[in-house]
Amino acid sequence: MSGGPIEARVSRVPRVLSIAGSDPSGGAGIQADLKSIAANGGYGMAATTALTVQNTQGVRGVHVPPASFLREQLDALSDDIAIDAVKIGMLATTEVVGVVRSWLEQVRPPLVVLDPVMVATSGDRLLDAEAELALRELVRLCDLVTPNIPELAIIAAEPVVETWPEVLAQAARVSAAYGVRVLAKGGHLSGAEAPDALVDARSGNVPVVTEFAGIRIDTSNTHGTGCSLSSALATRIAATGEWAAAVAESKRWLSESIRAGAALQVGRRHGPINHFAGMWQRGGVVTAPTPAEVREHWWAEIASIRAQIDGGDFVRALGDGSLKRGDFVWYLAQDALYLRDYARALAEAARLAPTTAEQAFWASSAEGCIVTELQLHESWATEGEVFAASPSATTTGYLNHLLATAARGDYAVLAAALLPCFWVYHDVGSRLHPLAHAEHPYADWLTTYADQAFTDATERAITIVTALAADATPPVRDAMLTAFRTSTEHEREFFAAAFGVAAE
Ligand SMILES: Nc1ncnc2c1ncn2[C@@H]1O[C@H](COP(=O)(O)OP(=O)(O)O)[C@@H](O)[C@H]1O
Ligand SMILES: Cc1ncc(COP(=O)(O)O)c(N)n1
Repeated sequence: MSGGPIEARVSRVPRVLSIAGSDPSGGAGIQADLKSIAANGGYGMAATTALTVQNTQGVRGVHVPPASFLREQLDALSDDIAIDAVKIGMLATTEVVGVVRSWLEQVRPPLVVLDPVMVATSGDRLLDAEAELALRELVRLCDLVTPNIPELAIIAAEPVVETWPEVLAQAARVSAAYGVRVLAKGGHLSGAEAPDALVDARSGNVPVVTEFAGIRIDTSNTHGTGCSLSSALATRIAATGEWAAAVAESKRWLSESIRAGAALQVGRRHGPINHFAGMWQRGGVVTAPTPAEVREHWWAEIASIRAQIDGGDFVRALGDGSLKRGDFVWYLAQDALYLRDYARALAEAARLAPTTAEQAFWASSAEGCIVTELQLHESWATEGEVFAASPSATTTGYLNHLLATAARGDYAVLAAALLPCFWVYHDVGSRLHPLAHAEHPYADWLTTYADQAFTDATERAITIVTALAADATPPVRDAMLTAFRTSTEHEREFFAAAFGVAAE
């Protein structure tokens, strides 16, 4: 109201209060306002001036609760919440206008937009005739007033005009007389156009007129357009302080919402607009998990495979030391063969990574595989020629899965496929490690996978992959989980294949 510090406002979610009537059919009034505020990026609140009995065909009744009750609602809000913008709609009676007026004078919200609702689209009165004078005085306290053509004439105390140039001239007179910006609306014109214009003649000089062209949409879904537009404006102006841009964006949003209204199939006469049509089309209604939720979900998804790994002969015998040395050496040989190509898949993840931090992680993991792990295995290679072995069918199967995933070139899916080799291995290692003791034949090996560096690398891999999954589209997230589960199955087979290969 007061031309407060709106221009200086930084972009954040504006807290926008609608002071308006209730339309139980959801197309106009506070119901439309709350939808509009949300659709345009604000946090909506609503203090109800009046309850209407209404559908798309008309208003059957109006109940106005005591004006003191409205005042209590308004005080409860301003006592607690910093309000960035107020949108005012249906006020019903002189008494209600008076309450809103005194509250505005006391609280002085930084932005006040008044939609001077007088008559509904259906033709029903929503403001007592004798309240018009009080409403006109309220206009002076506002930053922006958004009258339709008949409402503009009443505020101007002039006859209703019929052409767009006359509308602009009348809006300029209102702007100068009341010291308020006027959004002149052309919805009630006849013809193919539905223009609007921001008219500012507050300085008393030549009015500044910014026009916003619009094509008239052939539809009967115009119930609540005025409510919706004024709420969108309050929200967008509060967010940016850029008046012309806010009007342009609000009008574009309104047009797409009007266009999508008919498809809602609400009511038989003046149906509502679809406030969320654009959002639903561009953003959908699908939810996304957090990385922590992905982590929990994926780990649970492979629970039965993990149980099969833990309960398998190989891991059990490795843990209790009863594993035949030949089996173990065969396993190490296959693991060495595996790691050479696993390192190539890691290198491909490094190539695809979008950030240098992730690139470095995958690249150093690749190096770690080649250097550290091969060294470990070579230290076990006293059995010599087994390390010249060729990959088993199981090893080849796992590697084909990884290299095919790498070749498809989707970074997120590849990262998911690479993860079980960290996560499952670390998990198994953390249970095997405590079983190591001085006489354990595989003590060296058991300690390797529980060391801190591998723990850190595993956490980092989980962090990267779960963040990618949280950000992914649902189909990519599904593909990631499939790749992750498939790799886990290959881990199980890899262990299983090594049991009982050695000659007695
Ligand atoms: N059929 C339509 N096609 C496109 N825009 C429309 C249509 N009807 C109304 N509008 C737009 O809706 C907003 C409100 O319109 P208007 O009918 O003038 O006010 P009110 O709803 O207060 O009577 C304006 O931006 C106007 O241009
Ligand atoms: C509670 C309430 N407030 C306002 C309107 C005006 O809406 P319209 O945009 O259809 O003129 C309405 N019909 N009902």
